Amino acid sequence: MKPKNLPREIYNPFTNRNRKGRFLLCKRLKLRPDNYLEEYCADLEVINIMAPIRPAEEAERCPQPSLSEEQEASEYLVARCKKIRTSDYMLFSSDALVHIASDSKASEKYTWLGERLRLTFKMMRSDSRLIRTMCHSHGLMQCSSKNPQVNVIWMGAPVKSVKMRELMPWQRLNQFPRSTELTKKDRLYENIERSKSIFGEAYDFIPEFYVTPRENQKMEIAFDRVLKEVTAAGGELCFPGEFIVKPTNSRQGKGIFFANSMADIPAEGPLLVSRYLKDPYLVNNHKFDLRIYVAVTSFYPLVAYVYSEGLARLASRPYDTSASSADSNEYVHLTNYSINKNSTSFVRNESMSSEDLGHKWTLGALLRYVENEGKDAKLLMLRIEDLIVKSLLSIQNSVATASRTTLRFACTNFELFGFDVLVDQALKPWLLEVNLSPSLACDAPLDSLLKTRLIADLLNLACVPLLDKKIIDSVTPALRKSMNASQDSETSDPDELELDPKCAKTLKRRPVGLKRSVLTKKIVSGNTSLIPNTEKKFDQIVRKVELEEGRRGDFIRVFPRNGTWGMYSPVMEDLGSDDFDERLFAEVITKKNMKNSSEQIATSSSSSSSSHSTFSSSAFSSMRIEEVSDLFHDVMMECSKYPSLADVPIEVREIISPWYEEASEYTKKITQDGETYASKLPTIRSTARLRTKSCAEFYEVRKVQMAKKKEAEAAAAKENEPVVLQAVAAKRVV
Ligand SMILES: Nc1ncnc2c1ncn2[C@@H]1O[C@H](COP(=O)(O)OP(=O)(O)OP(=O)(O)O)[C@@H](O)[C@H]1O
Repeated sequence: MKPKNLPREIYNPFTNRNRKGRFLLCKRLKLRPDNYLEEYCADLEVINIMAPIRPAEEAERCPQPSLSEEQEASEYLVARCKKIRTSDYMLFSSDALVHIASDSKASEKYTWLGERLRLTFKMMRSDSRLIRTMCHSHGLMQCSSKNPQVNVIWMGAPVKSVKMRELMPWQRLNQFPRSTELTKKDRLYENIERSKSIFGEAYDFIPEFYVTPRENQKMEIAFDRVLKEVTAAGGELCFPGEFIVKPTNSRQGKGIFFANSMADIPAEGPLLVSRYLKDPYLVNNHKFDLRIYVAVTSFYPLVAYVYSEGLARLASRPYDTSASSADSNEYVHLTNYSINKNSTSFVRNESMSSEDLGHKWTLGALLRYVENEGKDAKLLMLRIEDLIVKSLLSIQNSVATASRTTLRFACTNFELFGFDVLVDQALKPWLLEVNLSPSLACDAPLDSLLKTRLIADLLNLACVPLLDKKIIDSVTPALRKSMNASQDSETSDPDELELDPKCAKTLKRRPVGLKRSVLTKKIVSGNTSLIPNTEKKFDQIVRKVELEEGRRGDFIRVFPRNGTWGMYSPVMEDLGSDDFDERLFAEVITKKNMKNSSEQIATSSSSSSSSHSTFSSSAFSSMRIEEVSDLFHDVMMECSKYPSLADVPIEVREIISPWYEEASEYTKKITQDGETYASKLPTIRSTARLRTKSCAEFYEVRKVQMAKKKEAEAAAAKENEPVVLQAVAAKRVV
């Protein structure tokens, strides 16, 4: 948690005028103790010996800051250079983007480390400019999509599990196996519905739904029921429809329409037909939805973060459910930016001093609006966090099962999800969908500011190891051999695994900082399996979660945190005897609490009650933990009954009060009055656009293809021109 009374970190990624942020920036990118990687990979000796990065004399050669206006950021980097030996993971900062367009010496401060270690990245089925700019700004070289040996892999579409099996422990991939269970509309709804059938109303946060064509019968009954209900109440069917219909695999509002009867549903599917939420909370009489960014660094045990900055997307025309409305339905009832930007009423937010201008606001601006209306915006955010945690829990079993067979190493995967949430009149949040690769387009100043910080923080959470390519190359054969052996036979004898002689030779040269004891042990014995077993993986995850605490930037960890095990364990599926979630809670939360409060040690008598932790004695004595958990889920779902924190029963309030306090992060401003920000991402100067030969060739070919395509389009437009003109002229004559 950020220290109280300190301003939110405000700095401008495009001017490098770091206003109040220097102290916070250093804090935010806190470095770890010397032996971190050793601890982290204590069991994976092959990584252990790769920990040292950089000879001390090189730190002295590292570019020194000039005493210019950029001094503040430079000081931070000098500190970073000095400490670099103590940091084992790449530190990303949105500040780096300031220099990448100019030939400024200053950019070296950010790029030298990536270049020196020859770190690489590749992008597959994605060409996000933001990711490319961020990686190039930190000296990472872009490789062609075929290169298997890269440090960071950014995928824009689902990855095959066979590819995931090849991941090396130092690689980072922005996806978990089977996360499509969350990001395909029908699967998401079905997973949550399944959890609801097991755990009841705690999972009541998606609208009633049907998937065509397999649920056509049920849907017909639902249409009849709704018609009867409406006519019995003396009303009329809602305009534009009681149900909203979406293709299960489309996005950006494509193919959406409304339905009131079976006759409106086409035979071809699959389609997701869900109940239209006709009473949305309105902002200045406009419907809106929220885009919440969620990062997951582990699914089992679950480790989830919500970004404290997000977006509110407003419909461009006022909300109206009367059939007489002359306005186009899509601009009234759909809030997608991709649709509304085409409306003549759409107002772009080009200003940076204002977060609530036009039809795209920041999450903070929206929450401040809600607060001004006398509503409890922070409780709304706790409910949104709750639905996020439950959505992730609903697919935990699937992802954990797939991960067991797919992921050889812990900590290689992370994922960013975009949760779309609609808020109704009672301030109840409803989950509409979860996006696999949320848009990282930066076409307005707010987008650029928010998303550059988001991606820097996300990559910091991912913990990209700082390992020299030479060392990686030298140990890869041994590791591959070990991986293949374990693939051939799950029970392969680890004693048979030997380091590649070439690798051993490299190791004998002893990379700087390598502990002789480690080296000797490895070379002499050579009898440890290089693939960690489940228990070792768990230990690595525990250490990574501790590491993430110092690198999470503006992400708020929503699971695990104080009280979550007690509240959520009754609505979590049993995933076997590992009990990773409970054990992680005990390691990361209970132990910390015990350390912080010796009083708590005295009061927690049994180990089970201690794992439920943070209960105050008053709440714990009056109610059983299961009862408090039931009450908690009631509070999360029943928004009219508990509209503000003051209405929440004391037993639950005691647990959620720290979360509520932390939720003030969501309501803060991200911009600074009087400050101006770049509206677009910088163009990377050619010398900084590091690419491998094959990647450069690919981009050359693409450039030519794009130019040809443009030419063809222009030619086609020219050809059509007279026809259109003729048509217009003919119309006029008529
Ligand atoms: N059940 C619902 N009730 C009310 N409005 C809804 C409902 N479902 C969707 N909408 C509206 O329709 C819009 C598009 O829905 P949704 O986000 O599910 O589709 P999409 O095409 O996947 O959009 P994208 O992927 O671009 O976010 C939402 O932003 C929301 O305004």
